[in-house]
Amino acid sequence: ERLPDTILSPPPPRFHASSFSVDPTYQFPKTQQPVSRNPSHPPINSQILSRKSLSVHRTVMVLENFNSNGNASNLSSDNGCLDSLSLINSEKAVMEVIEQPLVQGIEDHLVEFSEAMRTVSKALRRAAEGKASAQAEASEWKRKYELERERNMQLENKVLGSIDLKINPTENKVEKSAQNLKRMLERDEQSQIRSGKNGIYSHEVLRDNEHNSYSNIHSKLIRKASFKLHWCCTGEKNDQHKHDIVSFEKGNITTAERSSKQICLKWDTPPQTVLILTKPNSDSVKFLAPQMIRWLKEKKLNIYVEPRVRTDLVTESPYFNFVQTWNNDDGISHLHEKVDLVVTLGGDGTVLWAASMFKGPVPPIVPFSLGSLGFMTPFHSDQYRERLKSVLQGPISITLRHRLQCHVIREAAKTEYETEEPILVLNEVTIDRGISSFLTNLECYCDNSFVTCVQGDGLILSTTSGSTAYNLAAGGSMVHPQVPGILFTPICPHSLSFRPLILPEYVTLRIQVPFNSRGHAWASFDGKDRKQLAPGDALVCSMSTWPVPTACQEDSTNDFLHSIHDGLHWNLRKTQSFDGPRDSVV
Ligand SMILES: NC(=O)c1ccc[n+]([C@@H]2O[C@H](COP(=O)([O-])OP(=O)(O)OC[C@H]3O[C@@H](n4cnc5c(N)ncnc54)[C@H](O)[C@@H]3O)[C@@H](O)[C@H]2O)c1
Ligand SMILES: Nc1ncnc2c1ncn2[C@@H]1O[C@H](COP(=O)(O)OP(=O)(O)OP(=O)(O)O)[C@@H](O)[C@H]1O
Repeated sequence: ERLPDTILSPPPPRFHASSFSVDPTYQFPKTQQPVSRNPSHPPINSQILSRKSLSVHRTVMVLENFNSNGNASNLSSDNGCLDSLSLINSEKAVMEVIEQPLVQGIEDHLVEFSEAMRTVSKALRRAAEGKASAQAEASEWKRKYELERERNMQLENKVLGSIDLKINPTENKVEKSAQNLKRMLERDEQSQIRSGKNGIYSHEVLRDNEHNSYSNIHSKLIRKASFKLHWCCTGEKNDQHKHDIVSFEKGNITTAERSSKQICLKWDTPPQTVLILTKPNSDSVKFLAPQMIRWLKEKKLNIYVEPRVRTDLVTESPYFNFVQTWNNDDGISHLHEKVDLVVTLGGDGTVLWAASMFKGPVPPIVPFSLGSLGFMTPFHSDQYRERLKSVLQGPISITLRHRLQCHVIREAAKTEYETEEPILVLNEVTIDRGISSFLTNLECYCDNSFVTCVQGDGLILSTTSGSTAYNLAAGGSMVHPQVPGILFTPICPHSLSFRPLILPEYVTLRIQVPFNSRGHAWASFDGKDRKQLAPGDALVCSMSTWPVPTACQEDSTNDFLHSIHDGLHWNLRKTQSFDGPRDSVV
């Protein structure tokens, strides 16, 4: 809106702040009425400035006339009455002008310049504040890393302690270590009772859960089958690879050393208890499960199934009353103490389901294929009798599938490990944009080093077992499941050069949603349990000490190669015919 010329080029001011008074009844002539404010046009800076200068100039004119004529009547307007509000505003504006000597009577662009300077100084101040807060944040994360490392070291020391116990040569030392272990277990048990949690701890002699109504009949002392794992070293002359890597005497499987060598399981005492886990709503599974249970019962084995499956079985026939189950989560958390072997009937999803039931040590899993793909399910269900017989007899080749341990760390949490339980994944943890339409922005750190910023649909942190799952679809490499490592694979990165990485198994990764992220991110674990990550939240991920041992049909390598050939038709191409041009023989 254009201002009248008189206002745009006012005469220079000729007054002193102390030498005027104003008539509150004065009103501007119509031609000098304030520019009307249109509510549909919100004021912008220049409008504000114009209005401010208009008010100043108007005051200047009023005062000038007032000074030269000595009264206000000469100034009186066409309409003859004064607008007191305008005058009060004008007076305010004059005071502002006086308080800001820099803009007094100066052109509009100087006013704008001073505004710009103010903006610059504000931006500088904000940058300095941002730097200080980033430094504070970095030191906070360092503290969190140290916590995580300390925790991992404590776990490892515990494992090494129990292995020491096995290999200690002198009897005295064995006795001493046994006492230490006993004390450790008692301490563990007491602390679990105190904290009201049912954690994972090992027992040599196990008792059936007395609170379980179905197992009350069987509540007698039973010894869990003991076995040893060895390196398979066909053709090796020297014994350096032959040492036991883990003993089952203490009840748990833990990896003291991780290796890509083939591992072999040999039973010391025959397995007695089998847990059968089945894919829901599958007719083929419903048909096979009762047959398998009857066969295992004939072999005098105890059988556990999920509560839903037991109900179905007993409804079908009261014969299945001997089948045991559990009533609550507490029952699930004690399963590893009773079960010698887990049989899965389904696809890869059922193996993932079985692994997710064990938050600590996992008994060996025998996966039967009743799905469509079956990367981790090498056993054919139609040969279940022969396969189970050879597994129950042993020895069998197994693949120790490493898992990732994931912690969600909330920005708001003070002591993060107390707030959210760690989640173990066999395939992968995915951090993606979920339902948000914004580009995911994720800051990635490996131990203390910044790795990169993922801008795209998300990121997959995968195990080598999971390398043939979502990781493969996102362009990551396929890796033999016995290779220890963490795969770092972006999902649809908006960059031309973001190649996937494979990191060593000992690193701790932290994926952080930055404070300036436009949207939230979502973490999902083996394709389940989605958790929202707000700006400031992070996911910390490292290799777990509790692997998932799965029985092989042949051995790790052959099973893996069969899977990629049969399941994915990897590198299938018609063979080039001999009929055509060829290198000439010299
Ligand atoms: N774009 C994708 O390829 C994609 C998307 C989402 C999830 N997934 C995968 O699905 C998994 C969950 O499996 P589910 O069966 O519960 O869900 P689901 O029933 O949706 O099956 C997903 C498919 O992935 C296959 N699969 C699972 N684990 C595998 C592995 N280790 N190697 C090769 N193939 C594997 C399954 O056989 C199945 O065909 C997730 O862990 C994730 O890896 C893949
Ligand atoms: N015992 C179970 N209880 C509840 N859900 C289960 C159980 N077993 C499997 N599931 C779920 O059922 C879904 C399908 O299972 P699974 O992948 O084994 O079968 P599938 O899809 O027929 O096999 P494939 O993936 O090889 O085609 C998965 O999401 C899995 O998590």
